[in-house]
Amino acid sequence: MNQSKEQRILNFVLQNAVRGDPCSVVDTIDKYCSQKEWAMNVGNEKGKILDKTVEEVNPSVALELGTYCGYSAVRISRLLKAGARLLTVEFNPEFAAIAKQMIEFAGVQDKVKLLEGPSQEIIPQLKKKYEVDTLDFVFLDHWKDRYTPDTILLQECNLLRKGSVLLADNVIFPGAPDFLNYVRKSPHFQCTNYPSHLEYMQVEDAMEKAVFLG
Ligand SMILES: O=C(NCCNC(=O)c1cc(-c2ccc(F)cc2)cc(O)c1O)c1cc(O)ncn1
Ligand SMILES: [Mg+2]
Repeated sequence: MNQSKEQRILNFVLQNAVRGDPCSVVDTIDKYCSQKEWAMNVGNEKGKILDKTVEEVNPSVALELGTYCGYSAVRISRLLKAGARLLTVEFNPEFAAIAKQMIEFAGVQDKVKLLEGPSQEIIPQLKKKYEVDTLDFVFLDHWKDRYTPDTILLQECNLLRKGSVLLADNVIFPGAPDFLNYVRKSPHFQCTNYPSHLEYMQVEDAMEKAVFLG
Protein backbone atom coordinates (compact mmCIF):
# COMPACT_ATOMS: atom_id res chain seq x y z
CA MET A 1 0.00 0.00 0.00
CA ASN A 2 1.73 3.21 -1.02
CA GLN A 3 2.79 5.59 1.73
CA SER A 4 1.08 8.86 2.63
CA LYS A 5 2.94 12.18 2.33
CA GLU A 6 2.80 12.43 6.14
CA GLN A 7 4.48 9.01 6.46
CA ARG A 8 7.19 10.17 4.02
CA ILE A 9 7.78 13.29 6.15
CA LEU A 10 8.07 11.18 9.32
CA ASN A 11 10.45 8.71 7.65
CA PHE A 12 12.66 11.57 6.45
CA VAL A 13 12.82 12.87 10.05
CA LEU A 14 13.57 9.43 11.50
CA GLN A 15 16.44 9.04 9.02
CA ASN A 16 17.84 12.60 9.02
CA ALA A 17 17.07 14.36 12.31
CA VAL A 18 18.73 13.87 15.70
CA ARG A 19 16.63 11.84 18.14
CA GLY A 20 15.79 13.91 21.23
CA ASP A 21 16.64 17.22 19.51
CA PRO A 22 13.40 19.20 18.82
CA CYS A 23 15.20 21.88 16.78
CA SER A 24 16.67 19.28 14.42
CA VAL A 25 13.19 17.75 13.96
CA VAL A 26 11.68 21.16 13.10
CA ASP A 27 14.54 22.01 10.71
CA THR A 28 14.37 18.59 9.03
CA ILE A 29 10.60 18.86 8.41
CA ASP A 30 11.16 22.34 6.93
CA LYS A 31 13.95 20.97 4.71
CA TYR A 32 11.73 18.16 3.37
CA CYS A 33 8.64 20.34 2.87
CA SER A 34 10.51 23.18 1.16
CA GLN A 35 12.59 20.92 -1.12
CA LYS A 36 10.52 17.80 -1.75
CA GLU A 37 6.81 17.95 -0.87
CA TRP A 38 4.78 20.94 0.36
CA ALA A 39 2.83 20.28 3.56
CA MET A 40 0.66 22.40 5.85
CA ASN A 41 3.10 22.85 8.75
CA VAL A 42 3.18 26.41 10.09
CA GLY A 43 6.75 26.60 8.71
CA ASN A 44 9.79 28.62 9.76
CA GLU A 45 8.69 32.17 8.90
CA LYS A 46 5.36 32.02 10.75
CA GLY A 47 7.08 29.64 13.19
CA LYS A 48 9.25 32.53 14.38
CA ILE A 49 6.10 34.56 15.13
CA LEU A 50 4.77 31.54 17.04
CA ASP A 51 8.06 31.25 18.96
CA LYS A 52 8.05 34.94 19.95
CA THR A 53 4.43 34.72 21.14
CA VAL A 54 5.08 31.55 23.18
CA GLU A 55 8.18 33.12 24.75
CA GLU A 56 6.18 36.29 25.60
CA VAL A 57 3.33 34.32 27.20
CA ASN A 58 5.57 31.63 28.76
CA PRO A 59 2.47 29.43 29.24
CA SER A 60 2.03 26.82 31.99
CA VAL A 61 -0.88 25.29 30.05
CA ALA A 62 -1.11 25.62 26.26
CA LEU A 63 -3.64 24.20 23.80
CA GLU A 64 -3.09 23.55 20.09
CA LEU A 65 -6.00 22.85 17.74
CA GLY A 66 -4.75 21.00 14.66
CA THR A 67 -1.67 18.85 15.36
CA TYR A 68 -1.13 17.53 11.81
CA CYS A 69 2.36 15.94 11.82
CA GLY A 70 3.37 17.52 15.13
CA TYR A 71 5.65 20.26 13.72
CA SER A 72 4.17 23.07 15.82
CA ALA A 73 3.67 20.81 18.86
CA VAL A 74 7.44 20.14 18.81
CA ARG A 75 8.13 23.83 18.06
CA ILE A 76 5.97 25.05 20.97
CA SER A 77 6.96 22.40 23.53
CA ARG A 78 10.69 23.01 23.04
CA LEU A 79 10.09 26.49 24.53
CA LEU A 80 7.99 25.42 27.55
CA LYS A 81 9.38 25.79 31.08
CA ALA A 82 9.78 22.74 33.33
CA GLY A 83 6.38 21.41 34.38
CA ALA A 84 4.50 23.30 31.66
CA ARG A 85 2.39 21.29 29.22
CA LEU A 86 0.87 21.43 25.75
CA LEU A 87 -2.42 19.74 24.91
CA THR A 88 -2.75 19.22 21.15
CA VAL A 89 -5.96 18.14 19.40
CA GLU A 90 -6.08 16.23 16.12
CA PHE A 91 -9.24 14.90 14.49
CA ASN A 92 -7.63 12.85 11.73
CA PRO A 93 -6.38 9.45 13.06
CA GLU A 94 -3.70 9.09 10.38
CA PHE A 95 -2.27 12.50 11.21
CA ALA A 96 -2.46 11.74 14.95
CA ALA A 97 -0.50 8.50 14.52
CA ILE A 98 2.27 10.33 12.63
CA ALA A 99 2.35 13.19 15.15
CA LYS A 100 2.65 10.79 18.09
CA GLN A 101 5.81 9.27 16.57
CA MET A 102 7.19 12.72 15.67
CA ILE A 103 6.67 13.99 19.23
CA GLU A 104 8.32 10.91 20.74
CA PHE A 105 11.30 11.07 18.36
CA ALA A 106 11.81 14.75 19.28
CA GLY A 107 11.83 13.75 22.97
CA VAL A 108 9.06 16.14 24.04
CA GLN A 109 6.46 13.49 24.90
CA ASP A 110 6.58 14.40 28.61
CA LYS A 111 5.43 17.94 27.81
CA VAL A 112 2.87 17.12 25.12
CA LYS A 113 -0.48 15.34 25.41
CA LEU A 114 -2.00 14.43 22.04
CA LEU A 115 -5.81 14.26 22.16
CA GLU A 116 -7.46 12.54 19.22
CA GLY A 117 -10.95 13.64 18.22
CA PRO A 118 -13.05 16.57 17.07
CA SER A 119 -12.16 19.84 18.83
CA GLN A 120 -15.79 20.58 19.64
CA GLU A 121 -15.98 17.32 21.61
CA ILE A 122 -12.60 17.66 23.34
CA ILE A 123 -12.79 21.30 24.44
CA PRO A 124 -15.74 20.66 26.83
CA GLN A 125 -13.74 17.80 28.41
CA LEU A 126 -10.57 19.81 29.17
CA LYS A 127 -11.51 20.88 32.70
CA LYS A 128 -12.77 17.60 34.12
CA LYS A 129 -11.04 14.94 32.05
CA TYR A 130 -7.72 16.73 31.42
CA GLU A 131 -7.53 18.72 34.67
CA VAL A 132 -7.26 22.13 33.02
CA ASP A 133 -8.24 25.23 35.00
CA THR A 134 -7.68 27.94 32.37
CA LEU A 135 -5.53 28.11 29.24
CA ASP A 136 -2.63 30.58 29.03
CA PHE A 137 -2.08 30.12 25.29
CA VAL A 138 -4.12 28.66 22.39
CA PHE A 139 -2.71 28.05 18.89
CA LEU A 140 -5.51 27.72 16.29
CA ASP A 141 -4.35 25.80 13.21
CA HIS A 142 -7.17 23.39 12.46
CA TRP A 143 -10.07 23.72 10.04
CA LYS A 144 -10.47 27.43 9.36
CA ASP A 145 -14.26 27.33 9.74
CA ARG A 146 -13.81 25.94 13.25
CA TYR A 147 -11.79 28.92 14.55
CA THR A 148 -14.83 31.01 15.48
CA PRO A 149 -17.12 28.32 16.94
CA ASP A 150 -14.21 26.91 18.97
CA THR A 151 -13.23 30.38 20.26
CA ILE A 152 -16.84 30.83 21.43
CA LEU A 153 -16.80 27.32 22.94
CA LEU A 154 -13.56 28.07 24.85
CA GLN A 155 -15.32 31.10 26.41
CA GLU A 156 -18.50 29.14 27.19
CA CYS A 157 -16.40 26.47 28.93
CA ASN A 158 -14.64 29.15 31.03
CA LEU A 159 -11.26 28.05 29.71
CA LEU A 160 -10.01 31.61 29.06
CA ARG A 161 -8.90 34.09 31.72
CA LYS A 162 -7.90 37.79 31.55
CA GLY A 163 -4.75 37.76 29.41
CA SER A 164 -5.20 34.36 27.74
CA VAL A 165 -3.55 34.64 24.32
CA LEU A 166 -5.01 33.12 21.14
CA LEU A 167 -2.77 32.93 18.05
CA ALA A 168 -4.41 31.89 14.78
CA ASP A 169 -2.59 30.62 11.69
CA ASN A 170 -3.78 31.20 8.09
CA VAL A 171 -6.05 34.17 8.65
CA ILE A 172 -5.25 35.33 5.07
CA PHE A 173 -4.60 32.04 3.25
CA PRO A 174 -6.60 29.76 3.20
CA GLY A 175 -8.26 32.50 5.27
CA ALA A 176 -10.46 32.74 8.34
CA PRO A 177 -12.53 35.86 7.54
CA ASP A 178 -15.33 35.15 10.00
CA PHE A 179 -12.77 34.64 12.80
CA LEU A 180 -11.05 37.97 12.01
CA ASN A 181 -14.45 39.65 11.99
CA TYR A 182 -15.48 38.03 15.26
CA VAL A 183 -12.38 38.77 17.36
CA ARG A 184 -11.80 42.25 15.92
CA LYS A 185 -15.40 43.31 16.60
CA SER A 186 -15.59 41.69 20.04
CA PRO A 187 -15.04 43.93 23.11
CA HIS A 188 -13.56 40.85 24.82
CA PHE A 189 -10.45 40.63 22.61
CA GLN A 190 -7.49 42.92 21.84
CA CYS A 191 -6.17 41.93 18.39
CA THR A 192 -2.82 42.24 16.59
CA ASN A 193 -2.12 41.14 13.01
CA TYR A 194 1.26 39.70 11.95
CA PRO A 195 1.68 39.70 8.15
CA SER A 196 3.74 36.80 6.84
CA HIS A 197 3.65 34.21 4.04
CA LEU A 198 2.12 30.80 3.51
CA GLU A 199 4.55 28.11 4.62
CA TYR A 200 7.24 27.29 1.97
CA MET A 201 5.52 29.62 -0.58
CA GLN A 202 5.59 33.28 -1.69
CA VAL A 203 1.87 33.62 -1.06
CA GLU A 204 0.68 36.24 1.45
CA ASP A 205 -0.62 34.95 4.74
CA ALA A 206 -0.83 36.30 8.31
CA MET A 207 -1.26 35.30 11.91
CA GLU A 208 -3.69 37.04 14.28
CA LYS A 209 -3.09 37.40 18.00
CA ALA A 210 -6.22 37.90 20.11
CA VAL A 211 -5.75 38.58 23.84
CA PHE A 212 -8.81 37.78 25.97
CA LEU A 213 -9.80 40.77 28.12
CA GLY A 214 -12.27 38.90 30.35
O1 LIG B 1 -6.95 18.60 7.91
C1 LIG B 1 -7.39 19.09 8.91
N1 LIG B 1 -6.91 20.18 9.50
C2 LIG B 1 -5.83 20.86 8.89
C3 LIG B 1 -6.13 22.31 9.10
N2 LIG B 1 -5.14 23.11 8.43
C4 LIG B 1 -5.36 23.48 7.19
O2 LIG B 1 -6.36 23.12 6.60
C5 LIG B 1 -4.31 24.28 6.50
C6 LIG B 1 -4.35 24.37 5.11
C7 LIG B 1 -3.37 25.09 4.42
C8 LIG B 1 -3.40 25.17 2.95
C9 LIG B 1 -2.76 26.20 2.30
C10 LIG B 1 -2.77 26.27 0.91
C11 LIG B 1 -3.44 25.32 0.18
F1 LIG B 1 -3.43 25.39 -1.16
C12 LIG B 1 -4.10 24.29 0.84
C13 LIG B 1 -4.09 24.22 2.21
C14 LIG B 1 -2.34 25.74 5.13
C15 LIG B 1 -2.31 25.64 6.52
O3 LIG B 1 -1.32 26.26 7.24
C16 LIG B 1 -3.29 24.92 7.20
O4 LIG B 1 -3.21 24.90 8.58
C17 LIG B 1 -8.55 18.51 9.56
C18 LIG B 1 -9.03 17.34 9.06
C19 LIG B 1 -10.13 16.85 9.65
O5 LIG B 1 -10.67 15.71 9.24
N3 LIG B 1 -10.71 17.49 10.71
C20 LIG B 1 -10.17 18.64 11.14
N4 LIG B 1 -9.08 19.17 10.60
MG1 LIG C 1 -1.81 26.38 9.29
